[in-house]
Amino acid sequence: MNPIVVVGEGGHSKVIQDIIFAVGGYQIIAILDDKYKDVYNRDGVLYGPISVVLSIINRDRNTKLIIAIGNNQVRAEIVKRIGVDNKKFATLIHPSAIISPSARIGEGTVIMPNCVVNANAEIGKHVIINTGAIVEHDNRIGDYAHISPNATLTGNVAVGEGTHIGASATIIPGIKVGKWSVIGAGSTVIRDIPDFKKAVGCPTRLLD
Ligand SMILES: CC(=O)SCCNC(=O)CCNC(=O)[C@H](O)C(C)(C)COP(=O)(O)OP(=O)(O)OC[C@H]1O[C@@H](n2cnc3c(N)ncnc32)[C@H](O)[C@@H]1OP(=O)(O)O
Repeated sequence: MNPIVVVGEGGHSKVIQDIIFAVGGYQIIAILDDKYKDVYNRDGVLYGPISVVLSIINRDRNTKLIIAIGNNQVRAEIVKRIGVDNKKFATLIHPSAIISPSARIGEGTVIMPNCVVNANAEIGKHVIINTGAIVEHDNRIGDYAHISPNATLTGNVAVGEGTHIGASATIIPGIKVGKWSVIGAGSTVIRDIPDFKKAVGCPTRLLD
């Protein structure tokens, strides 16, 4: 069993822990969250603040790490704060997901149950592909993005770093969504979306 440390203990973390169990081959040795002030051991698992992460992962060079925090900005900040090599991060793919052999998926990324990632898709680091999302052929998904449950990214879509695609949103082929933008739940994107924007509706309109 490979040791793994889970950072974050909110709702998203519960789902990640289920995925770790479903994937198999990992043993959760620590769950770290800044709601804890001190480190304590419960049933063989360490609980404590994120500041102790290096002391735990440095005990065994096989130890992997996953940032189980749904907020893209916070996830990115914590990855930078911890500052370890990306190779230390696990890539977690639920066994029910269907992943093309030609897809490329970065470290720290989680692919949840019933997702499909098709041919030549490239998914960055610390990305969340949430339950039942479809990432079609030739997509490019930037680091720290979140593709919410049931979203459909058709062929040749590009999603920038840190962008959040809301639940059940649809993006038509060839569209580019910029970085650190948000697409509302249930929206349909038919035109490119700039960086740092919110867009909602069918078809989308920009907020602000
Ligand atoms: C497992 C999980 O839970 S994964 C998490 C998945 N989460 C999601 O999918 C959430 C996605 N978030 C949303 O859809 C949010 O509504 C956001 C981020 C797009 C907008 O949030 P806010 O900035 O708070 O916008 P606010 O609620 O003030 O609405 C602003 C306007 O946009 C409209 N609007 C907001 N969201 C949507 C939407 N999804 N579709 C259509 N219109 C919308 C509002 O009706 C309002 O319109 P008005 O100005 O004409 O009255």
